[in-house]
Amino acid sequence: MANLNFVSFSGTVQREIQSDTARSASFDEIPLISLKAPKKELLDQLKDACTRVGFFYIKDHGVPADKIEAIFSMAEKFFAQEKEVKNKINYKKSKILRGYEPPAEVRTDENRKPDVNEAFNWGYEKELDPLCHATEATAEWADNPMSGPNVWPDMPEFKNVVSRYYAEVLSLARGMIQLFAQVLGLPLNYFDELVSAPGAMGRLIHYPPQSSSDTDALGIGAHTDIELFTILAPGTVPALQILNTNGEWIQAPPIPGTFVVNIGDMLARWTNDRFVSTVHRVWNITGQERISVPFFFGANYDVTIRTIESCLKDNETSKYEPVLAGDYVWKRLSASRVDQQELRAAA
Ligand SMILES: O=C(O)CCC(=O)C(=O)O
Ligand SMILES: [Fe+2]
Repeated sequence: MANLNFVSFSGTVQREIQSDTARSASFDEIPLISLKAPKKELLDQLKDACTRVGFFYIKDHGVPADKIEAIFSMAEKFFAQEKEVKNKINYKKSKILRGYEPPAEVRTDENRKPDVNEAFNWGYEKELDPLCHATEATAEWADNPMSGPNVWPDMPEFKNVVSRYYAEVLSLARGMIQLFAQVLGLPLNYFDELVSAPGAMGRLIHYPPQSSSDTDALGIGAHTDIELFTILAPGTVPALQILNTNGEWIQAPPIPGTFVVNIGDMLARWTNDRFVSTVHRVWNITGQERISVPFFFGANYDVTIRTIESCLKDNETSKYEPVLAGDYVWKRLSASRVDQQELRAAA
């Protein structure tokens, strides 16, 4: 037994873990759900996955394979460039963490060195949202610390390829949240207005191979995700691990044709922990380069996340204070950057 410390929305959390190595998972530990399953079956499976595990695979998700392949090959090209070229759009030049993040900028696991991955970060802009164009929906979150423009590398087609993928997962996420509303016994459209111009960030992440004896730093240290939920295109290289309720690390290898979906802290908070936000990490000891593309879906930044009334059973009280989505995301994200350690205590 050993202790693991990580930062969550309740501050630094300590968990007992049985061993630092991961075992393979049995089938029901991380469910695989077809979005084309009959409605009742689908909602039952999602309910089980969201309330018991917090992680599941989805298939029949409707995102075309060519758009997924295109973003992975663009990511490969981006990361293959010289450091100096990538650093032209270093994220520190953006007030809202958009752009290129070199290795060792983020510390997720308190007990280890900063994460070894490098990444490209982008976020929501109306221009990238087909629905927003169609309905001319507006959301004024200009005052919010997380709103602002993206920065793009000077690479042909990069912005187009990334935007096309983003538009697909954005509409998948809006469909998923309607399913989650129904799982929670709410009207299908309960969240729609609250995600009309959502805090929805994408990342391209590159994990260099690491030796299994080098445990000082991981690809991404143990953490929970910040937003409502994450839709992850995990690429082809297995390295993602999930901490189960017994304190065992279990492997979540890629399954062709699927995305990995996991509940994040914002949705756990909104549902008073009926939906669970599960600790996970990435440790790439395969000997191969790994690329993954997570998409983090959150509420509009001007939405107040206050426990959904129907998630409180008789006499149950809310565990969490209301928070403004944008402020909360900003605090959590900036606190994880290694040069902003003083913010950690406040996160
Ligand atoms: O790369 C992965 O498989 C997971 C990435 C992740 O956990 C994150 O970016 O929050
Ligand atoms: Fe994560």
